[in-house]
Amino acid sequence: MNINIFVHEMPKVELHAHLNGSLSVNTIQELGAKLYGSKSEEFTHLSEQLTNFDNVDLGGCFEKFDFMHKLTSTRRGLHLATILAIRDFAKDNVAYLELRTTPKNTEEMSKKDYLECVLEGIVRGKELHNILVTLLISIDRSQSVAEAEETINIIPKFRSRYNNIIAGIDFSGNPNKGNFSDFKPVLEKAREDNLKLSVHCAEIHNPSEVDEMIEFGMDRCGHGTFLTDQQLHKLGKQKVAIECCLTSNVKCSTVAKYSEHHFRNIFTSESAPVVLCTDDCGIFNTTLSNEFLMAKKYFALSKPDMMKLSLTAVDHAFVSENVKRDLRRIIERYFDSECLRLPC
Ligand SMILES: CNc1ncnc2c1ncn2[C@@H]1O[C@H](COP(=O)(O)O)[C@@H](O)[C@H]1O
Ligand SMILES: [Zn+2]
Repeated sequence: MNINIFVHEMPKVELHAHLNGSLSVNTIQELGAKLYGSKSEEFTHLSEQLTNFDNVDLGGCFEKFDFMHKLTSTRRGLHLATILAIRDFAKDNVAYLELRTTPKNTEEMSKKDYLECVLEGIVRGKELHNILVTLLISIDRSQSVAEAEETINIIPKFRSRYNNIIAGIDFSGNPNKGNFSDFKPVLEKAREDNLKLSVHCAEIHNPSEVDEMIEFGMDRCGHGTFLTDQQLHKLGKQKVAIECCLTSNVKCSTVAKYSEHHFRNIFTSESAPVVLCTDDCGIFNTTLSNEFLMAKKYFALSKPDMMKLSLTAVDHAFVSENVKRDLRRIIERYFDSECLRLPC
């Protein structure tokens, strides 16, 4: 079987996907057509700008979310975007998706309305596309601590009704803005509420902040690009999985090229658990299948390696042991002995 088809059909687990970064250009245009009527020239031009990464650095990447945030500033736009993003992951044979998004006050919605709209979109997206989906609620480090507190304080209202969907907290946002230490009290409160925590950590070079994040503790590490060997060793001992986003890092220029990505060192040295993720598959014009194909191309992944990566993602998913057991079964059935014998 052609490796592209094999990887596309492979049941996958996505642990790091931001909602407003995860709509492909085609899906954005589909959403735009639904929201604004037939595809206007101006809208089509704007959506094509999203994936234009000529000389874009990390800061430039964050400007691209502004366009998406306008699209999802209404209940209808946000609800549709949530369902369409879930559909796109299901079309890529993602069996389990941990979606993350930053509740926002917009003209039409409070943070509470935003969160409820996304949760309802996830319920509908799961039904329509036969995929398991949970939600990490994002704290944006470029906003105020008061904003973060407001977000954490609305979560309890939804825990019972959406208990099997709300899985944890994501600490993200432009790493050149805000200070992790300011957010520790609010993240501590979330931890006391038994919410798991994925931290965008070492996305840029900031060793003292990374030490503080490791000291504070996290359940998973997003990116881990500038982890020192010592910091990586510490996370490995704590069994914290590193969420590697190959294309995201290369397109944001935090990693010069695929072949130099830190994924290779972590995967081959087994210094810490590692998983492949997309981050913002719409903005970076990729899919989780493509991330596996890039890893195969640049790091000579075998089929057993791909199976190992998928099972590691299951191990570090923020779900119950029962769900993990079912996901492992789906993956192991796909990688049956016959297929493992065939070369990639
Ligand atoms: C590229 N690397 C990254 N590093 C850090 N934070 C990122 C990110 N990519 C996305 N986000 C975070 O996710 C938000 C968009 O999705 P939501 O509006 O929450 O659905 C961005 O505003 C940013 O806060
Ligand atoms: Zn991210």
